[in-house]
Amino acid sequence: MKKPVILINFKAYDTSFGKKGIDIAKKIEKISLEYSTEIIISVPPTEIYRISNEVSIPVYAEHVDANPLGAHTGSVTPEMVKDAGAEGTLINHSERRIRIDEIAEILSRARKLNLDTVVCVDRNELVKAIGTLEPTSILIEPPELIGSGISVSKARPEVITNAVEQVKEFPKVLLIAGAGITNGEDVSTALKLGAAGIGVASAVMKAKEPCKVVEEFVKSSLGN
Ligand SMILES: O=C[C@H](O)COP(=O)(O)O
Repeated sequence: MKKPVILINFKAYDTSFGKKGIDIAKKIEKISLEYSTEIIISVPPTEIYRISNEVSIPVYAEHVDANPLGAHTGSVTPEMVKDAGAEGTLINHSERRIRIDEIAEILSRARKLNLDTVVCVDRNELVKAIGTLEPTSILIEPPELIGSGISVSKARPEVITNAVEQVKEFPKVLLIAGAGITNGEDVSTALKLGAAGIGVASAVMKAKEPCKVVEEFVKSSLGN
């Protein structure tokens, strides 16, 4: 995972899977190559194999289950997403909360598999508890701003600065900020506040021209 982190979470929009999912992934890859910058996409479990075979940018899972391998119908485990082509995974997204013991279990298995990990937290009080588990990164997102079009950078800058301060205790862990990121200014403000990057979904997945949005984010992340 390279700084500045741009993580585009596909979620489960009608553009997130099938032909539309591949189209967006390819557009994002093109921008990544054009600007020589890493852009990570997290995609639905059904799309990991297909999209990771179609693009060269890092593909992450949006969620994994902590169950061991065995009789657990419907489970998607860290081992499965790694085998399907994922380079990392989101864990504990606000839309897919899990218990702290499950987070610890997944992190331990992801480490063995060499899978990057992005543990999501919804408030500053959780940053240290997750930091001690040493994920690759922590993504802080005030839930009320998710999908709102009002960015964490503008509406709750103190959430970012506080998390950045706390994460200093864990020098290997990157702090990413997300929720409501809509334009280049939201990205550059998050970086100025000390975040290592941003996480975004709706501004890209619901855009008429996702390319324009992603390009604006990339330019701002590179200080252009
Ligand atoms: O994972 C991404 C976040 O939940 C942000 O979503 P959003 O950009 O739609 O607010």
